[in-house]
Amino acid sequence: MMEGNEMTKVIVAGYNGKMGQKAVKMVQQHDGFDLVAVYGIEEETSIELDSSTKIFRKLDDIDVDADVWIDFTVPSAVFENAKFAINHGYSPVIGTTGLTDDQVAELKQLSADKKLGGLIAPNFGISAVLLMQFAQQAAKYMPDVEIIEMHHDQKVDAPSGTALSTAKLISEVRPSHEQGNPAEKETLANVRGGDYDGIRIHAVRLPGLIAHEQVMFGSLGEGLTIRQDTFDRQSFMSGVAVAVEKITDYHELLVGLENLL
Ligand SMILES: NC(=O)C1=CN([C@@H]2O[C@H](COP(=O)(O)OP(=O)(O)OC[C@H]3O[C@@H](n4cnc5c(N)ncnc54)[C@H](OP(=O)(O)O)[C@@H]3O)[C@@H](O)[C@H]2O)C=CC1
Ligand SMILES: O=C(O)C1=N[C@H](C(=O)O)C[C@H](O)C1
Repeated sequence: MMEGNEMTKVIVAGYNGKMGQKAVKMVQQHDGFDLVAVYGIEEETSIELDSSTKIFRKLDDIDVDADVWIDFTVPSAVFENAKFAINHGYSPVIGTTGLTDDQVAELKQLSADKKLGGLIAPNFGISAVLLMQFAQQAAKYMPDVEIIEMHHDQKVDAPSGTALSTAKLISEVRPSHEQGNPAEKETLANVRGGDYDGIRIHAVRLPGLIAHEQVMFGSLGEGLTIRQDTFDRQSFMSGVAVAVEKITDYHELLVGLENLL
């Protein structure tokens, strides 16, 4: 745990990316944070960094004294990054999607062994956190549900981490049952979307979008649609800041921003 007035020393992994750039600015502008290092692969960068911020291009070269590791990289890198962070005593604040359930379980165990706080948040936006909670509540009473997630066309993973988390939360509470017509046949491959425990997930990718999710419930004679829209990536940064402020007070790896709100 950190002492009262100390600055929180932060590393941003994926600092050149769309989210990484926002995270760098947020850390630089926050009175209580000190950006001690950034990590990214690309040599070319237009990001303005103080001379005191070290730049790393290889994971194993990172050797700075830091408290928190913010990760907005890629699904293929995040597991190794998270293990590296925990093994070096950096509390991970992970926004990168794509960790499997097994990987999350391994990271939880590692954090518990090291008694180190950390957070994996599929979405740092309050509208998405609320959407997931409302959707879980609604599914108790309206168990027939489909999820449509819509993102910018540069996104590498589908479904989105938020959509997958929404489906997991819903499947925790809804009575297990067949949804739709058991005799249904797809005449165009995958047209009914992905299937998570009977919940269909549809992923839309289009230029102009940022991040949006719609959860549609249907029952006899009525329907309910819950929707959230991310119009600006800046909206994720208050959640990231709260996580960086609070996570060093914890001694385990948490999943979901709601645990810190
Ligand atoms: N939890 C949340 O609230 C949110 C989560 N996300 C998630 O965050 C992640 C990043 O999204 P976004 O910023 O849009 O993606 P970008 O593609 O814009 O950025 C990803 C960055 O990752 C870096 N990178 C690539 N490979 C590696 C590696 N092996 N090690 C370290 N860094 C690497 C790249 O660095 P370089 O340019 O130097 O090669 C790139 O700048 C995604 O998984 C996305 O789903 C996004 C928004 C919100
Ligand atoms: O890639 C993105 O942009 C986003 N990724 C996260 C996800 O996969 O859920 C969070 C948000 O949807 C934006």
